[in-house]
Amino acid sequence: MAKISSIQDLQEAAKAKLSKGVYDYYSYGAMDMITVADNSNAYNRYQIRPRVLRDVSKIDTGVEVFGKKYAYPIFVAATALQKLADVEGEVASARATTKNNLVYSLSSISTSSIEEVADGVSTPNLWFQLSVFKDKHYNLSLIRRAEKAGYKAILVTVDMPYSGRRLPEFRQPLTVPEHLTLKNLTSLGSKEGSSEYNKDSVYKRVVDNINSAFTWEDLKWLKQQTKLPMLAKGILNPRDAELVVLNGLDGIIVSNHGGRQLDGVSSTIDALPNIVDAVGGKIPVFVDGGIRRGTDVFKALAFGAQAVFVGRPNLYGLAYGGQKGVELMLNLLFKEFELAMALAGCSSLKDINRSYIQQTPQLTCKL
Ligand SMILES: Cc1cc2nc3c(=O)[nH]c(=O)nc-3n(C[C@H](O)[C@H](O)[C@H](O)COP(=O)(O)O)c2cc1C
Ligand SMILES: CCCCC(=O)C(=O)O
Repeated sequence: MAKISSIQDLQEAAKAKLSKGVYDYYSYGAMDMITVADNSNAYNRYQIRPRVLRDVSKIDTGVEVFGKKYAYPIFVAATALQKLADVEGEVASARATTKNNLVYSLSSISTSSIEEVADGVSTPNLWFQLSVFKDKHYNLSLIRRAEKAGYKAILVTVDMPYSGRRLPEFRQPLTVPEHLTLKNLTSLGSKEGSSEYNKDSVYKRVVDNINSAFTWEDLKWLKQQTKLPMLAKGILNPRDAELVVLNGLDGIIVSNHGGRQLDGVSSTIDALPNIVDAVGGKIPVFVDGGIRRGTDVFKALAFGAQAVFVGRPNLYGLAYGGQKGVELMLNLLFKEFELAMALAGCSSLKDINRSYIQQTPQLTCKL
């Protein structure tokens, strides 16, 4: 294959390496995958309006989040089961990400434990993604483990009261190979005195234990149990964004779970501006879903995102080349984003605002 020059190339290279079952698990979304496609396509409905003749000889991509400075506003989203892509799995992804001074989010449903990932990195820029299970003591124990291991924030996933219908999994339930375990969840749902479970049903056990009765009241309670910043991941409606603020949380991730939950919801870049307006600067707003190019990052920031998260690109980089593959993925995005900033006439993130973008106009003039 020719030199990997884009996230698209990386996806193709990963597809060639992974088994069909794993590739489908990573790349698929719910039902007809209208939202998966729209997450990316929607970026093309916005155009950048560059400014010229500005000094762009130096580009500062640094961003501050919860009082800490990061190198780029490009973070890594929580994705499950990373050892299906690489023997080192989450540890390799976390090393690549934190080495570049970015945030790595660890999934609850990971094949490396909270502690292994923390021990495996030298800069602990780690956030922990909490899937909310029925047993609230179990949820609290996961938070306590993350606190103890030095994680810096908790992301509570709020868009998954049930798993969305992904057709490959619906036809053939995902099986996790014998040698892999869900390291954080070994005793989830097990009867007292027994931590044994059937390997074939690892994933089903997660799905069966998700708390579909979780409400705003419960989220408020959870927030009060930790001093770490807590963010709600999976907000699409501005009314919910207001409730996140009202309930005292510290941040929002505008997300549709990469189009894997409800198909036919709004793309995240389309949802972002109204949410930013509803929040009115009280807490930071982040976005994920379909971000594959530096210009996508630029557009998300122009709409008011503090930083973006990428999910599948991490998995594709990991499948292609382990830690080095994730570094390659990040470097592609860094360079594309820097160039987008420079060519748009912005030398630091504070220059980027809505005046730099417009909706692609419907042509009304005579040609
Ligand atoms: C294979 C896969 C597994 C995922 N696992 C989780 C998870 O365990 N918890 C979670 O909150 N989100 C999970 N997500 C959603 C991501 O955090 C993120 O919202 C999404 O991938 C962003 O879209 P993108 O992949 O287009 O960048 C997963 C996504 C994928 C593709
Ligand atoms: C039960 C699903 C857990 C992982 C996940 O969030 C995803 O695959 O999207």
